[in-house]
Amino acid sequence: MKIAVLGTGSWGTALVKVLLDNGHQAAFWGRDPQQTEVIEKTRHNAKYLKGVELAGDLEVTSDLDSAVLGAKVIVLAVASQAIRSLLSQLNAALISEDVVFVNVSKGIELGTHQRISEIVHSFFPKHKYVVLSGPSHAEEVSAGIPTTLVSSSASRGAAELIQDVFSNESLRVYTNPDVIGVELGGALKNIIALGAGISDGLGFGDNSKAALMTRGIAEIARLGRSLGASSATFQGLSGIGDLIVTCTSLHSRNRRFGMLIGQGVPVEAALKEIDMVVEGYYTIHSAYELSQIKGVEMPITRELFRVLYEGEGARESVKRLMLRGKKHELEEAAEALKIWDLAE
Ligand SMILES: NC(=O)c1ccc[n+]([C@@H]2O[C@H](COP(=O)([O-])OP(=O)(O)OC[C@H]3O[C@@H](n4cnc5c(N)ncnc54)[C@H](O)[C@@H]3O)[C@@H](O)[C@H]2O)c1
Ligand SMILES: O=P(O)(O)OC[C@H](O)CO
Repeated sequence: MKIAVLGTGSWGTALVKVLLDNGHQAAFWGRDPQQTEVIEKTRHNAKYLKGVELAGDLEVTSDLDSAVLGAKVIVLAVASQAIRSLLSQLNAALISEDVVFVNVSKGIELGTHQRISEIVHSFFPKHKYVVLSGPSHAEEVSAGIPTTLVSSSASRGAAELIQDVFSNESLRVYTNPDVIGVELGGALKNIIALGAGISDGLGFGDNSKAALMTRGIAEIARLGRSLGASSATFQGLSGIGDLIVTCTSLHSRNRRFGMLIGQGVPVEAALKEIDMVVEGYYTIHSAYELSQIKGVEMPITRELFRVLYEGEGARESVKRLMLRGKKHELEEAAEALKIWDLAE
């Protein structure tokens, strides 16, 4: 089967390798013709994923028409803020109605607050859509390190097709019908990973990071539920699973960016130093606005918004988080308090 992967960053490269290893024909599109020419010649993408060979039936191109022509699956692997402009450049006449769109980027659009499924649907309302997400760093997937993903779609057939296309002995793919939950889990965990990086950069320890991860998934699920996601999805691979890997891995750009911020590096300089997409920086903006619109409490997100967009000091933000009004741990506090009342 011909599969087009649009986006020659590190994740696109790792996924092309999986597809080639699984025996598919792959078309790999990037916007920079100089870069695609080098990848075509060398079969390596040295800037984004060093040392990974792309062997197999591969076309590397900067021509979008040629990439999607005859493809049965189109994988969107560019930074999430670029998805709309990429979709606007696709020639719809070349994409038949049975083509499945697969999104692997993790973000929420600035301004519109749309998830990627909503953006894809606005361009291609009749096509099936799958989000493929979960705890997966490109460096490890391309090295064949055992990894798990979630293929989520409103269509069971499409979710299972993508499960089949990507599965192999080192990549196990589960299915899940909760597209909203899978998309939000992948996007919102980057906020908490960025916070975990700041915590490390400030010299805090494991206790602080465990607190951020646990209270982080609580506020992610709170916003998710208000947007129609299922709570259970946030306990799965695309929720807590991806949160754990991103908050703890040295591969994570979000965490590394956060560490620089915690060490006092200004935002622009830190973005430049990472030199790859730091999705969490943009998602904090979208999620903070969404939380205001929905009236959902997201204390960690709010403090990160203050640090990154309003120039507040990270230590002052931590102090504010620690000294907030005292709370009961569980969302179902009223129920828990009833248990105490009955006992007394
Ligand atoms: N790297 C990983 O391990 C990993 C794993 C899972 C998901 N993701 C997600 O995949 C997405 C891509 O991440 P990445 O790691 O490949 O990022 P990257 O920084 O390595 O590459 C981003 C790619 O997007 C392209 N791009 C940016 N703006 C564009 C535009 N306007 N038009 C066309 N192309 C554009 C860049 O040229 C580059 O090829 C992100 O949403 C990320 O969260 C990454
Ligand atoms: O490197 P990051 O922080 O963008 O994270 C990459 C993936 O989302 C991890 O699953």
